[in-house]
Amino acid sequence: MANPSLEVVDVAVEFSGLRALNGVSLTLSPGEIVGLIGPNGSGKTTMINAITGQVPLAGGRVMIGNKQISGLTPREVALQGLSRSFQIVRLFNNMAVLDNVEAAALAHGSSLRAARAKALTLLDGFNLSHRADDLGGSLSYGDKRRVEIARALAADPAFLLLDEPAAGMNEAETEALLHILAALPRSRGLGLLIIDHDMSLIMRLCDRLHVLAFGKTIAEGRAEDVRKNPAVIEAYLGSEAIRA
Ligand SMILES: Nc1ncnc2c1ncn2[C@@H]1O[C@H](COP(=O)(O)OP(=O)(O)OP(=O)(O)O)[C@@H](O)[C@H]1O
Repeated sequence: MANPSLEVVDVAVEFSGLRALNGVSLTLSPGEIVGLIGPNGSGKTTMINAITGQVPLAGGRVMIGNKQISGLTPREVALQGLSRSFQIVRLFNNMAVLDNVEAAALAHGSSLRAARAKALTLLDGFNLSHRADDLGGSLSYGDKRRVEIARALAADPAFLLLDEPAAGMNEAETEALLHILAALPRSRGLGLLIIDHDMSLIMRLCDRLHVLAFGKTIAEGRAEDVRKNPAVIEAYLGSEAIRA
């Protein structure tokens, strides 16, 4: 049987009366990359927070196949196979890079030996083996971001949700990240949902796009079609951003 999809169904989130998300539905299947885009404040991060249980839902539900995950704690959601990264990098600065990744694997039930092996493989995949013994805090911003993704992958997730992974990266770092991310769905069979303001990265990486504005879906579909959608162009005020 095929692995189940992540289904976000008619989700609403409110902050003191403000509807940050209003009836948004989205499907993420194993093996695909979906870009979640939209202007500042349109609800993208709230969407990831809603999926991972960081904010409560005011309506709707989140499912993996037939299993409801909305209402679970973030830890319980993670155990159902969802990993995420944050807009602001979360690393243990006083811990070695290898230990940072190993700790994430241990937290998800790997044995000591398996966690070490997994961490070494992940660092290799991110071209970070040479930094394994350095402290997390000593890394460049781009490297910290890559370690954060390696930590998220240490849980062997079925779905990976990345919040602006390329933010603050230079062009070469973004290019390297693009190649690593593009390979993940096939090599690991996972579904990848990615938020980023770098439209060149998004357009080259994603199979499908989901566009939010003011907490609502304004377009979804193939990247090529979405970028020509008048509502999307208007939401971005015809800026260069969507044409990149
Ligand atoms: N914890 C919170 N408390 C109150 N309001 C919030 C909270 N989190 C988000 N919001 C509001 O919800 C709306 C959506 O915010 P969100 O961060 O999801 O947007 P975004 O599309 O990710 O924006 P950006 O691209 O700038 O990161 C905004 O109006 C924001 O101010």
